[in-house]
Amino acid sequence: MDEDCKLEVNSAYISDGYSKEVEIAVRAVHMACLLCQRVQENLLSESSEHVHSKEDDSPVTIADWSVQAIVSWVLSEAYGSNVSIVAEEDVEALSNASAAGLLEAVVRTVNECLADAPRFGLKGPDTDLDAKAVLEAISRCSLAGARGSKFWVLDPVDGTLGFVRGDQYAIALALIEDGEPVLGVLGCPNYPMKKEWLSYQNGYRRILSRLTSSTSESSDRGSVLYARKGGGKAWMQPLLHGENKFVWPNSAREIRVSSIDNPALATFCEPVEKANSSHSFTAGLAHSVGLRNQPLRVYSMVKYAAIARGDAEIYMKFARAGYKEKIWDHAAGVLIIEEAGGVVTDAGGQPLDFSKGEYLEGLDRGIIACAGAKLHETIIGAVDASWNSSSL
Ligand SMILES: Nc1ncnc2c1ncn2[C@@H]1O[C@H](COP(=O)(O)OS(=O)(=O)O)[C@@H](OP(=O)(O)O)[C@H]1O
Ligand SMILES: [Mg+2]
Ligand SMILES: [Mg+2]
Ligand SMILES: [Mg+2]
Repeated sequence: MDEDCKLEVNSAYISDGYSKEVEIAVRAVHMACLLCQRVQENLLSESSEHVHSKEDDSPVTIADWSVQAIVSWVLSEAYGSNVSIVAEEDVEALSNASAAGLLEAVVRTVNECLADAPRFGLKGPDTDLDAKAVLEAISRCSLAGARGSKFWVLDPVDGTLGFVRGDQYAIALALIEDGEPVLGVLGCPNYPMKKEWLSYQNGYRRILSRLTSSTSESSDRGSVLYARKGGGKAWMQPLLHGENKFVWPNSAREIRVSSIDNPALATFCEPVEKANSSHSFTAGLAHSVGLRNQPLRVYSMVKYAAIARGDAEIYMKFARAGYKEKIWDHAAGVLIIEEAGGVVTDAGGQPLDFSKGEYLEGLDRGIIACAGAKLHETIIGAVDASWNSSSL
């Protein structure tokens, strides 16, 4: 049967808890995906000057700030300007006089995106936001909010490196309540509904050109995944696109983790950059448990999406000693995998702790997400067995 035939209209919205939050968050992420697709296309075609380096040398682009502004604006329209949002970006680099051109580009991008709000069933602003309003929306997302009992957490563009390289990236929005993610939405603008698009080796640029050259293929370009806590279900929607082609409400299909529990058949994902996770440690570990497939190295939380969708079975990340993982890099993905039937813990088998501020405090060694409990136990055991002889 064609996959599209299995779509169910809006099933996840019918459920009780957090239904308003799900509606708003999913729509905001769809809008953000559209924004990012436009900016990424421009970046690739113009080799734009709008990629900047932060203090830690990591990249930030007009898409990161613009997505943070629009999600913040949409959430504060829905929940009032006191809504608590914790997000990655700040306005420092945008606020000084030398950044006038950059700020102008962000304001233009934000207004272009908000003008599309009605297509997603949301009300946009009556008049365009000015620079002050955009800066306010971005800076409303303060890290201090991460200690409250209920707050949103946003990574406007996760995998910015993948984004600027024309590859995979994600938009991640979660709601944390009493230290636990209760709602997660992952926008994956370059991860289509059909699995085969993930199995690339030489970057995404080549695939993008294939997609844009064919109308039928270009209709399946990205996806948005979401789940709410306790539902035992996770969902995926196709990205809506095209000038007049889309109509809200969108349809959703239930997703489920893979049933493979034999390491010899399993595929594991890990970050692309060695600097973000030790490839040599995971290679040794993969060998020791009998993983035969090559690792799937993918930028961003698309790795969490791949596990939740059943396209891969294991995700491992072992950052260098001293690096502290941030809550926005994991919250949405963890909940979506759990609700799709998977298991996510640190390497000591403990759940990730979202209650201690902007970092995952107390994280034991690394993060391990698996499609099922059996694989998870195997990997945890293998980490213990090989940790002391590793140089991590
Ligand atoms: N040194 C180091 N170690 C581990 N992790 C780090 C490190 N530096 C940054 N980050 C965070 O990693 C986020 C990107 O993770 P990825 O899994 O996408 O990595 S990779 O780009 O595929 O290598 C990335 O998220 P974004 O900044 O949103 O792209 C960072 O929050
Ligand atoms: Mg990130
Ligand atoms: Mg980011
Ligand atoms: Mg970043």
